[in-house]
Amino acid sequence: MNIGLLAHDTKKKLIQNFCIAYRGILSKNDLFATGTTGVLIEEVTNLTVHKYLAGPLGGSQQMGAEISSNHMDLVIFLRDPDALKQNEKDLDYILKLCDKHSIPVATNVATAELLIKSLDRGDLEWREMYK
Ligand SMILES: O=C(CO)COP(=O)(O)O
Repeated sequence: MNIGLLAHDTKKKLIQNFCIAYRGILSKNDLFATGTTGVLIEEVTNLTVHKYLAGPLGGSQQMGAEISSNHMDLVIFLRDPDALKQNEKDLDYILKLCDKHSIPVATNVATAELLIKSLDRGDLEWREMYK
């Protein structure tokens, strides 16, 4: 399965810790991340991450394009509800695209844990039928 990963700056440490904790599951899947998030994940895990550009430089749009193409099976976007970023519209668009294409998406770590365990159980195998 293809997993999209991104996080607001204040949640970058959290996504690193999440990836450390779930390294075993994540390593069985293909990982895609916006630039900075991807570099930070690789720094603390031995996971290989396909990295787009940094979010504000177009990486969030690249991620959005992959969601639109039905390439992502699950998206984990750890958001800071108080963060105001220059590319906020692109990031909101990612959530909109996930809803449009019925892609499972987690915006906080509690839901991310549920989804990743669910993925590991095979609950998302229905996604294979839509490719
Ligand atoms: O823009 C983002 C969140 O603010 C995501 O992109 P980066 O992972 O490159 O920071």
